[in-house]
Amino acid sequence: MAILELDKVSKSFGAVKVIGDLSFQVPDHSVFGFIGKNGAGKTTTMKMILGFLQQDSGVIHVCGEKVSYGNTKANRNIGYLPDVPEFYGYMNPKEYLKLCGEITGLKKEIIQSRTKELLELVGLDGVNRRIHGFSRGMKQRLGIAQALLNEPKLLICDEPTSALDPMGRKEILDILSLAKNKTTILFSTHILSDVERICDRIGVLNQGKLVLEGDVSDIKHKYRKDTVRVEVGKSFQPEKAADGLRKLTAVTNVRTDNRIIEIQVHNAEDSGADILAFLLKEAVPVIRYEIMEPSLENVFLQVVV
Ligand SMILES: Nc1ncnc2c1ncn2[C@@H]1O[C@H](COP(=O)(O)OP(=O)(O)OP(=O)(O)O)[C@@H](O)[C@H]1O
Repeated sequence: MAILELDKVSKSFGAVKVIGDLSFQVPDHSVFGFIGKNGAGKTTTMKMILGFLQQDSGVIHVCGEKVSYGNTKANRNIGYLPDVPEFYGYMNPKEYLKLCGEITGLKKEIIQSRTKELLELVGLDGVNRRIHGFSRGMKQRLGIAQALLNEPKLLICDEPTSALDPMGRKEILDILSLAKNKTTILFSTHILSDVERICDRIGVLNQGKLVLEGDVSDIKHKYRKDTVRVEVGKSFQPEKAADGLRKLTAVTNVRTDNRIIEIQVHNAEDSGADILAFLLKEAVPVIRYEIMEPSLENVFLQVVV
């Protein structure tokens, strides 16, 4: 079942069309990476899903319920982490989650048990300091705990890792991976390595249009350009082997750089024997031979111009 469905959603600000006929679905218990450059329209889309902004046309459903602007009914199924979460800085994490729980009408015992569980999940249990002294990473982690307090079916995170250092990013990604067991996650970002680490599916937004959508491994497979990378010994000039390699029928392109020969082929596995036979015949001193993994970075560059 799809937890989130957008059907031909469009939005303009004045004369500028920011989102055009956007349709996609996010299946239950998946982590959906919503990818796009700055200004692609990710935040605008998320605000429409939350009913904070009105689309000009199209329909949005969350857990089968139609989202309507200004009516936050569908929001009871959503936890939202904005790009810069705001807190009452004079409170500590426990006090803050208690306040959030009370505002949303949770029972005292539920607030206590969920606060304990969520502060453990985000690594803030036992932290009794006031929030105003927290690092960005700690604030993002508390933001995730707050967003999960009502056990939402859909967790929406707007660029949760963008402003963090590598350690802070890893912590957030680890928490989201764990949260995946309990909820469905829509996660916007322009950091493709983060997407590769935790997302099952992606949607690539470019100038308000979805230019690519699907399962991460299917997409990588479909867009893969088979490349064999050969590292040669110091004594050898890679260019010496390049011309001969270019003549092999399986090879479509050869690039050399310092001690590296990059060989593009139709199928890296099928061409392996021919390439290795050639390298052996020419007595090329091979230090390393590897088939390059296709990366989302390459896919992104192919679909976004
Ligand atoms: N309230 C608004 N009025 C006019 N233009 C807006 C408004 N909100 C967003 N825009 C424009 O819509 C486009 C998409 O913005 P949006 O914030 O959705 O992009 P984004 O993909 O989230 O980018 P970023 O990663 O920079 O946040 C941008 O050109 C932005 O300037």
